[in-house]
Amino acid sequence: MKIGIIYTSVSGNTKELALLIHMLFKKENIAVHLYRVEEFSLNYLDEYDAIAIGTYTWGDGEIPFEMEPLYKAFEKRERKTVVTGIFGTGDSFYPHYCGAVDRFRDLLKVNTNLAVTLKVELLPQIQDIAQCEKFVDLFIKRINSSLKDYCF
Ligand SMILES: Cc1cc2nc3c(=O)[nH]c(=O)nc-3n(C[C@H](O)[C@H](O)[C@H](O)COP(=O)(O)O)c2cc1C
Repeated sequence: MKIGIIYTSVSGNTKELALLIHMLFKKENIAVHLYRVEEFSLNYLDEYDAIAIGTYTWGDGEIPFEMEPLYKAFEKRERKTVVTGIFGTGDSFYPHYCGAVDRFRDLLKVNTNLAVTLKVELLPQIQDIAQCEKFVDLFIKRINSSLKDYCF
């Protein structure tokens, strides 16, 4: 079982969220590879059984340009067996709060086995930890149930 977190971050908010989620997986004794999107080769995407994606939102509710190749890769392939989760940070000052998370969610819901979505306002705070734990818990539960589905 290969699990990855792929994230992007400019000012550090989404990086903190990705690190927190990564740490919570470790706490559950689940090995997860953590990558900034620039470090991740899309050639290896199909090797992963489960992927969590982390993104901030840019422009008017848009996906950051560096996440577009990843978005397009999921647009091209339908992989209903891969478990996914999408998380991100945004600023509710903007009309389309965490719009990039919504856009990934809509795509992953159709083309993958989307388990969970999480939006956090700017830098994660102590009160966000419970939601992050829930993200990890639901993600792991979905992996476990998908393993049962594919074990004949
Ligand atoms: C030019 C610009 C446009 C933004 N547009 C949005 C937006 O449409 N929706 C939103 O929720 N946040 C928006 N944000 C806020 C960022 O997504 C937010 O600050 C995020 O936490 C940054 O993540 P990072 O620290 O990981 O780079 C925008 C920020 C900037 C600078």
